[in-house]
Amino acid sequence: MKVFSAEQISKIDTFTIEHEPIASIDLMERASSKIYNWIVGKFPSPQNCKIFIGPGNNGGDGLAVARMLAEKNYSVEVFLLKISDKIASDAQVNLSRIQNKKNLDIYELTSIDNMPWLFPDDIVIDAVFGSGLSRPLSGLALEIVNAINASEANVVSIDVPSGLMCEDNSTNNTRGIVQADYTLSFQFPKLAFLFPENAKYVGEWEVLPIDLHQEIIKSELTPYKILNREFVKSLLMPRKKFDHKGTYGHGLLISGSYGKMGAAILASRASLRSGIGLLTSHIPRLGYQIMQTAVPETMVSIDRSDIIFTEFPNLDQFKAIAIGPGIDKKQNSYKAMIDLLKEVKVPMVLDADAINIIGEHPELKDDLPMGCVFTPHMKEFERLVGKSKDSYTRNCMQREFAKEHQLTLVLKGAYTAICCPEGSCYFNPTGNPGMATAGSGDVLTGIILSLLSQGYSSHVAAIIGVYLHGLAGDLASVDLGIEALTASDIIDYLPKAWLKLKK
Ligand SMILES: NC(=O)C1=CN([C@@H]2O[C@H](COP(=O)(O)OP(=O)(O)OC[C@H]3O[C@@H](n4cnc5c(N)ncnc54)[C@H](O)[C@@H]3O)[C@@H](O)[C@H]2O)[C@@H](O)CC1
Ligand SMILES: Nc1ncnc2c1ncn2[C@@H]1O[C@H](COP(=O)(O)OP(=O)(O)O)[C@@H](O)[C@H]1O
Ligand SMILES: [K+]
Repeated sequence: MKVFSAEQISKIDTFTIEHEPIASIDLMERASSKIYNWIVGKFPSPQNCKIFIGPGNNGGDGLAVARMLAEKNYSVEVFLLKISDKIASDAQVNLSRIQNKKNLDIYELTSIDNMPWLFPDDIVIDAVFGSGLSRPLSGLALEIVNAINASEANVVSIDVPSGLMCEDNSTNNTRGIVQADYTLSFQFPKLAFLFPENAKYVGEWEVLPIDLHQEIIKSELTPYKILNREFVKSLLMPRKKFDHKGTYGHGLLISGSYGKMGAAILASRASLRSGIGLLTSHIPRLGYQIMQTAVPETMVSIDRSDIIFTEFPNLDQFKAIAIGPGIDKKQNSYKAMIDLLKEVKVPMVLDADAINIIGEHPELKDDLPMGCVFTPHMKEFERLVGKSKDSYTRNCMQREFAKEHQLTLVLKGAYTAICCPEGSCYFNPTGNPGMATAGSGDVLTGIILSLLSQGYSSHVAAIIGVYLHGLAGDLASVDLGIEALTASDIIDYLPKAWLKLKK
């Protein structure tokens, strides 16, 4: 699913109005009926609805929803915010349509002193501002938003929580944004919904399709997309009857150190559960027996060091390499990394301490082989790329870094973002907070190594790997819940995740 900017959404709306064609007031009616249907589905017995209306088309939607709810015997109070002399023309039409309606009262809000009391079982519908917001809230709008946020009512925001910019909130006034319980976004999610600091404004969000014109949705370009199963499935390469293990590549996994052999085991097992032909796990000497016992399917390459990574085997035979899980970042490991980066000529995954080593020695960024995939979590990202004060800025830095160094940069978390060398950015919808547990990142490294070894290109391996990893976590959480979920469970559910992905 594409994610468009507010400006593009307005362009898509205009195109739809001209080319469907449909009158803008009828498009507003179509959109509003989607909101209405959602509300009566969620709150089926008629309740008190307090609807706050701004001067633009978002307010127009709120007025149309008010009419529909009143006709369904909900008790509706409409509050018109007097913050502008102008009111959008379709909003004006909808205002005239609710005059003298049964179950519906209209009030003008000229000062916070007229603010109604909001009760916990009220449904507050926030139709103050939508995608047309052009500056942070101030004055009466700000005061009303603060009063809504101070209440315990159920808050439903139409399209966008009022006060939230659709993309960049780096200079917004964070105290002037509605904290919705539910946000009902027309046709597309907004980029801002995918960033962690906005979760408290957006609440649970849903996309309501309003049949905007497919022609422009297809042709309009955007760097931002949200992954879905159909798209990820379309990237899969079929397996053929006479394929053999050589077909699916030989990968090298450099991982583990004294006290962190678990990382090596998890990444190895995940790799083998993701279709790799052959796997060699390079580990410090003391891990030999552990690895041979825990993962009989892998071949083992032993470092001269008992406890850390200091060397690597001949690289000629490997189709892809992963380095990082549990390796630590001692001086000798750093030296071995320098040599490795010089010698590698195949795609490579860099995770955990491999990223931290590069973060501490930025000159290594200039020595990276083609086709690297970096998989940092937030802290590792900061060490590699730098700090940022908000997620939008961080996402811009991530896209820029991927382009500048021609690599795939995966920033892990809820809605993991995958930035590709040519500038695109994919957000992953699978995964759950149960995966916030030790070792789940090691599992992802193993999966991506496996896909690279099978011949998937770097960004495709990252996309499939991230989606599959989250899907396995989701399937595991259905059976096991989220608290008890471990990284090993994610591996155990990879078979079911593969089946579900390919269904
Ligand atoms: N265009 C379409 O096809 C559809 C759009 N719809 C609605 O239209 C909305 C966008 O409508 P608009 O573009 O009219 O935008 P808004 O309704 O978000 O409001 C924009 C108005 O508020 C003013 N404004 C912006 N920021 C302000 C601030 N901080 N303080 C005071 N005034 C401010 C603007 O000058 C403008 O008059 C969407 O969010 C959606 O709810 C729906 O009707 C569905 C269909
Ligand atoms: N709340 C969440 N929602 C979705 N995925 C999550 C969530 N928390 C963690 N994850 C996923 O779990 C993995 C955690 O990786 P990481 O932080 O590197 O763990 P570790 O270092 O313990 O292996 C990432 O793939 C991340 O996307
Ligand atoms: K709104």
